[in-house]
Order: sequence, then structure tokens, then C-alpha cells
Amino acid sequence: QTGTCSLSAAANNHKKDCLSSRAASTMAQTIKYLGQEEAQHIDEELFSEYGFSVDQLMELAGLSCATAVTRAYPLTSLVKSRPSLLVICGPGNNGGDGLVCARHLKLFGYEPTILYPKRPNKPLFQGLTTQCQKMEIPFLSEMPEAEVVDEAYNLVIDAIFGFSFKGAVREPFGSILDVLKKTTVPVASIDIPSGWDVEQGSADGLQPDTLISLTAPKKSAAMFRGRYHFLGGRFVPPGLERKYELNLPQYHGTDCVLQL
Ligand SMILES: NC(=O)C1=CN([C@@H]2O[C@H](COP(=O)(O)OP(=O)(O)OC[C@H]3O[C@@H](n4cnc5c(N)ncnc54)[C@H](OP(=O)(O)O)[C@@H]3O)[C@@H](O)[C@H]2O)[C@@H](O)CC1
Ligand SMILES: [K+]
Repeated sequence: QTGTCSLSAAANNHKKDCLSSRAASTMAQTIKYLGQEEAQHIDEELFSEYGFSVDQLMELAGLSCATAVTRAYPLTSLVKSRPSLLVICGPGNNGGDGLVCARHLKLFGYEPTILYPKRPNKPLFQGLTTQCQKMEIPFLSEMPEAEVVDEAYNLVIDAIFGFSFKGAVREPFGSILDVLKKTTVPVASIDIPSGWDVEQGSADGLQPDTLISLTAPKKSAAMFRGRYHFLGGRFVPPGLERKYELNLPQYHGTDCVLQL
């Protein structure tokens, strides 16, 4: 009798799980895709009205990204003998997310290497760089050729530009993106595929395998054709979600990332 009861309880729980994941995916269809200015306003409000600091949210954003990588590319699935990854960091907060992501990936058992060609002279980024160095993560001095990237790494994490990117790509990032477009290893982009217009995307741009949208997807995410789209950055207060009608799907349990 007890056995029957626990079996039907398990079946019921399974049914509930299925229903809630279906409800979540229904909601995911109506999640708001943000314009560039809207994304910037939300960002500013999180700091001004809601009392967050940049390093706090960057830590959560970077942790979400590292967690998404473990979901899409578990250690056991990697094809190279070493779990090597290349993390390319740009000059703004997207690059900061990349540094945090690399640090967590190292703790998760991966072997990240960082390329960080344009480093802002600010304590936040200097601190994040020191933390990665102390985690014994190597830094490259220049972008390797596409063949070398394909040979050496299982995955490239693109943390070059986020929602503040505008206009034609300036050096050294133009050449880096050109190499990246020639590589065949999968690319996981943080928040926006770098070089894409934040709203319009880019027909001949980078085509990442994974996109990790932070807070909410940006309009260009509608053009994403890769295999995995995750939502991360589980830190949005309810008042902000209501004001911008974000209609965020429910994260499961204590997860910091959700596959859309
Ligand atoms: N609220 C959230 O969700 C949170 C968001 N977070 C993250 O922050 C990201 C947004 O960060 P952001 O505002 O610092 O801008 P981002 O896009 O990284 O880079 C701007 C830099 O790029 C440069 N640059 C621009 N255009 C260029 C061009 N054409 N060619 C070359 N360079 C160009 C420009 O540099 P400049 O050369 O002008 O000094 C500028 O410094 C967001 O996407 C998310 O990842 C989390 O950390 C925390 C919570
Ligand atoms: K990016």
C-alpha cells in the first residue's frame, strides 16, 4: 500500500513538473525582448533605484554564464583531451562578465584561457583580472589563428560586447571577430553575439552555438539560430519586472539559469 502511495505521489509530482515546465515554456514565448535603450535604462535603474552595485550583478551574471556552459558543454562531453576553453573579454561590463565566468569555470573543473586585449583602468576590472591570475588562469597576449583555436580549445566564450555596442567594430576587436568567424569550435556568446547590432542582429556576423541572455533577451536574440538559448541574471526585483513588463519565465528551484 505504502509502495503504491509513494508511486502515485511520484507520478503526481512528475505530472506537476511537466505542467510547470510547460507553463514556463509558454511564458517563455511571451518574454519581452528588449531594445538597446530599454536594456540600458534597466541597467541604470538597478544601480540607482534598486541599490545594487556593478560587481554584485556582474558576479551573478558571470556565474549564470558559467553554469549555462556546464549545461550545454558538460566536462564529459568535451572532445579534446583537456577541458580547455578560450574566453575573449571586451572593454566594458560584458568583458567583466567574461572574467567572472572564467573564474567560476575554473572552479567547475574547466581550463579557461583569457584574451583581454583592452583593459579599462578601473579598480573593478583590475580586481577581476587579479582574481583570474590568482586562480592560475593563463592570459594570452594576442588572438591565435583560427586553426590554432580549433586545435587547442573545446569552446570559445564571447564576452566582447554587450548591450552598449554601437557602430562599426573598432580594432583590435574587428580582427578578433574575423578570426572567430573562421573557427569551427562552438562559440557561446554572453548577452549579445559580439558585433551584432543589439536590435537588428547581423546576417553575416558571428553565429554562436549558445546565447546566454542576461536579465532579458535583447531584440537581436530573435535572430539567434544556435542550439542553446539560456536566460541568466536571476536578480530582477518584482517592481522592475512589472515596470518594464518583462514577463520573465520562472527559474526552476535554486537555478541561476534557465534554458529558453
Ligand atoms: N543589467 C544587466 O543586465 C547587467 C549587465 N551586465 C553586462 O553588462 C553589459 C553591458 O555593459 P556595458 O554597458 O559596459 O557595455 P558593453 O556592451 O560591454 O561594452 C561597451 C564597450 O565596448 C566598446 N565599444 C562599443 N562599441 C564599439 C565598437 N563599435 N567597436 C569597438 N568597441 C566598441 C566601448 O569601448 P570604448 O572603446 O568606447 O571605450 C565600451 O566600453 C551587458 O551586455 C551585460 O553583459 C552585467 O555585468 C551586470 C548586469
Ligand atoms: K558578447
